[in-house]
Amino acid sequence: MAVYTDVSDEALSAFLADYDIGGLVAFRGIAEGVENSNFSLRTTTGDYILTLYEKRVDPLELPWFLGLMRHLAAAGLSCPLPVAGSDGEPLRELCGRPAAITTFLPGVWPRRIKLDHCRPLGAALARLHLAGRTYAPRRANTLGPTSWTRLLDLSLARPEAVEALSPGLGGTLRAALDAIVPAWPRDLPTGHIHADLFPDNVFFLGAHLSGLIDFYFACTDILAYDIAICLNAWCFEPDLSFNISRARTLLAGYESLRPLSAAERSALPVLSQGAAMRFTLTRLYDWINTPSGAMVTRKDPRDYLRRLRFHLAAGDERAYGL
Ligand SMILES: Nc1ncnc2c1ncn2[C@@H]1O[C@H](COP(=O)(O)OP(=O)(O)O)[C@@H](O)[C@H]1O
Ligand SMILES: N[C@@H](CCOP(=O)(O)O)C(=O)O
Repeated sequence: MAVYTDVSDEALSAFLADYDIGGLVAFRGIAEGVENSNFSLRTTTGDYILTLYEKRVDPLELPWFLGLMRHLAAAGLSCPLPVAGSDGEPLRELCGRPAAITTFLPGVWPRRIKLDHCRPLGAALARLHLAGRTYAPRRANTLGPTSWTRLLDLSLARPEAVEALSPGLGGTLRAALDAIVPAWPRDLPTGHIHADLFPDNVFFLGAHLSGLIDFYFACTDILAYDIAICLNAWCFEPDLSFNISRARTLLAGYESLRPLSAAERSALPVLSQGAAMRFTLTRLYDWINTPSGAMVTRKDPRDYLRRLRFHLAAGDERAYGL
């Protein structure tokens, strides 16, 4: 569950007075999510999401994220649109946290991934990359390859906790990092990427993809790295075997709008290794450092370690159905 900050009715009513979105009708915390506190909000003018920014988000970067969402929504991508207060400012403060209201997107995220989800997913990712081209401000990826060694070191400051989770895990990750980081591609096309397009951030209404949410890891990085993140998040079965049909379909959806270069295709194994590494490391850090009793469900780093092993063994792009 991710509600880190309690918001009283009084505080919320005072907060809403700075908006022109009507009076409060209903308000409740949303159990899902990891990073921020989210609340669903109904006013006399409609449904909204209230987010209080908590963990990894640097408040100074919030205008970049909110600006990107506004830009993408204006370009026709279905994503939350930040709602400005009466002074024109979407970023405000509530209960001592930076806070923003965005529009509510209809739909549900797929609890069971089907092949039918993968083509619209790939197409939506390409649409995001294309629409992002005209958003000029850039944001470096703070969770990119240059951060991984430090992230691993932070977890290994408690070697017994890492070892208890999975014997030999520290050494395995260190060896994989030593292989992945020097091989990281340098000349692939870059742009704004979502960087966390997991199933819980993609909404569907039936087979129709109704929207993308949670842009708070978005950054300017290798476009194909975003595909690699999706290959990790969408193309493994619950038993962690790789579903190549999903990968092929996802890639076909993407390439229907933005064909990949030969260099991007051949970089898919290392980019997928890096994506698996990134999520193993953040999950490992959270696993070790989330206090027991915290109102958040920790995610198991070992799921991404298994994915990492698959990608390390992938010879070339044919492993992904290309
Ligand atoms: N714009 C939105 N429209 C509808 N539901 C949303 C929206 N934004 C967030 N949610 C709901 O809140 C949940 C958590 O949001 P998310 O952005 O993933 O949180 P976090 O950043 O904490 O991981 C989502 O799974 C969804 O149920
Ligand atoms: N997708 C990440 C965790 C980030 O959580 P989100 O709710 O913001 O997507 C993971 O699965 O490790």
